[in-house]
Amino acid sequence: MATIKSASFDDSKVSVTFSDGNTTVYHHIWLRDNCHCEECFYGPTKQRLLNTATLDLGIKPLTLNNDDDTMTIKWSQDNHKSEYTKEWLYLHAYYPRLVPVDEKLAGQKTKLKQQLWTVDSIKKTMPTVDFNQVLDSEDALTDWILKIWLHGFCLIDNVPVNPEDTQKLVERLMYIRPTHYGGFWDFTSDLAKADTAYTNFDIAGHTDGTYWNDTPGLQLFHLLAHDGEGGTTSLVDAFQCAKEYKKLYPEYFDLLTKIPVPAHSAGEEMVCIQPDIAQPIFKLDLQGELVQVRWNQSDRSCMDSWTDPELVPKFYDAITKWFALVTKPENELFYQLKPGQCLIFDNWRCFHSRTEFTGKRRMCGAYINRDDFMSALKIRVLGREAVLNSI
Ligand SMILES: C[N+](C)(C)CCCC[C@H](N)C(=O)O
Ligand SMILES: O=C(O)CCC(=O)C(=O)O
Repeated sequence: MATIKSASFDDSKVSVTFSDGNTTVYHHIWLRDNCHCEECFYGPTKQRLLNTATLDLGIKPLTLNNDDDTMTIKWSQDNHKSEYTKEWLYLHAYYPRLVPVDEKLAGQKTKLKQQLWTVDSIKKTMPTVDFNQVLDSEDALTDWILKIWLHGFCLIDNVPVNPEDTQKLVERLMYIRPTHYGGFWDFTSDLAKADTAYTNFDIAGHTDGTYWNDTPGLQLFHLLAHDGEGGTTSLVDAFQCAKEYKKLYPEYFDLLTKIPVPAHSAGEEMVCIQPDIAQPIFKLDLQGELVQVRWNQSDRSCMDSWTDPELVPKFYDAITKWFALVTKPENELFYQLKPGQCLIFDNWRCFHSRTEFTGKRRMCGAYINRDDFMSALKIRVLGREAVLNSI
């Protein structure tokens, strides 16, 4: 770890040079805002106590000292004293950054790099864990969480064939997200809820909840019983497909990151869920990285709001090409669920489907929030210390 070689200040900024030769600057007001003394920051809850609005915008150091490890500033306002460690200064440097954004978690974020798959690459080694191990061991739980993240899905073997143990399995991972379908669902083709999931129809590959502002992060299924034919599941790594799509049709990829696609859930008499802001099919972060694919043709609403109506035929061409790609045999993995084996998947990344079926079929399962899952993933895989350092 580089140490602090020197530190100085002018009217608006502090400049720090580290022993590795890097120099970076920090605005006075920014440094003061990030003071972690007991008066400004409550350690037990990791929350700011300081009311930033009370700071003098022209605040500057009265004195500034440093040794190899720490920089100490006495401020012009209230003679307040702040200390900054070399680790903290280096990690949070922004002008310029010294640590790339995605390595901010103490360089560990590479451990979380998703492993995209095609049918060929995944079918040999389907990510799988064991129910009893996951319930009994913290390491097995961490392994399960990481597998879900890396591959976008995971199978769980040896699950007792009943809803109670299935619910226990979900809750071992995280509390369940209640929705208008209920909390833990136990469903069949009786239209108990007015959605095609509660029929025996074929349902093409999709992500659930395109009509929520906050799409459920994970979905777990357990096929408890089926005495007929059909009802096969498929999975698609939509991130892998998006990567290929971007290569094949860069303009269409761009288009589908921009065109908002409205959606609804409106089957129930007293329900009409629609997002406040319609979202595009490919949702990017501010660095342009794909964070979510939202895709459900059945739940798409009428698209009658176009900034440029000339985009209409392009949109249809773009989604037709996308559909062709995600249903290619090398991308769509058909898999027969069976009692005793659960499937959990990342609903921001993987599509699931179900073929038409005959007979009586009983499924149970639940949703988990994305934020809660990401929290568990980071804490368990990267460790609390690295995660806290990054905030
Ligand atoms: C999972 N569960 C059976 C409760 C509901 C399924 C809802 C499927 C829906 N058309 C959507 O995309 O959200
Ligand atoms: O019945 C199934 O296998 C899955 C139904 C479905 O696609 C869903 O619930 O989202």
